[in-house]
Amino acid sequence: MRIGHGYDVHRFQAGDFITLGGVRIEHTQAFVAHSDGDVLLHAVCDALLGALALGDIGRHFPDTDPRFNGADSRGLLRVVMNMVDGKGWHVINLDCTILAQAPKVSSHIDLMRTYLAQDLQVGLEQVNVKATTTEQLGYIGREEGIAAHAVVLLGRR
Ligand SMILES: Nc1ccn([C@@H]2O[C@H](COP(=O)(O)O)[C@@H](O)[C@H]2O)c(=O)n1
Ligand SMILES: C[C@@]1(CO)OP(=O)(O)OP(=O)(O)OC[C@H]1O
Repeated sequence: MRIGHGYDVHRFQAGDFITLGGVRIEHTQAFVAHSDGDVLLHAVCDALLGALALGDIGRHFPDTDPRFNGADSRGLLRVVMNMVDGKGWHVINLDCTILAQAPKVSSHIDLMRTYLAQDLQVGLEQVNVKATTTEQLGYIGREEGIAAHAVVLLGRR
């Protein structure tokens, strides 16, 4: 078995929606990013890459490459999953935490899990997504950005 951890942060700018776990969420701000800024999916990509000692998302999808300008992070995740599959591994389970003072995401979590389960080729019961505020502390508490952690366990096919 292999375990991997991923962590990502994206800063806010003026805007009217964010994409989180592949779900469009109306909000009073938007992410600063080269791609769609999906901080949760970036953390998941890094966890998968980390489990197989394949570096990180920036190594595979450089933020200087115009091909990834505005990229759908579900597409990036599927590319990473092809690497996982190609090396003979499968996902046993994924657990994630979104750190966000706002917006509230609980009503979107089921759809995030559905998308993650599809992209990781696993059942819903193998994917958990949870959220916490930081009780108004720090940059997240000041609503300057959002962070996400992901931990994944892989098994041999
Ligand atoms: N952006 C967020 C943050 C939290 N939640 C949900 O609220 C619950 C309470 O959060 P605390 O930070 O006060 O522990 C948390 O368990 C989440 O279910 C959310 O939906 N969106
Ligand atoms: C996803 C990539 C690729 O366009 O860009 P960003 O959306 O800026 O995201 P980040 O997590 O800062 O780094 C990984 C990047 O290479």
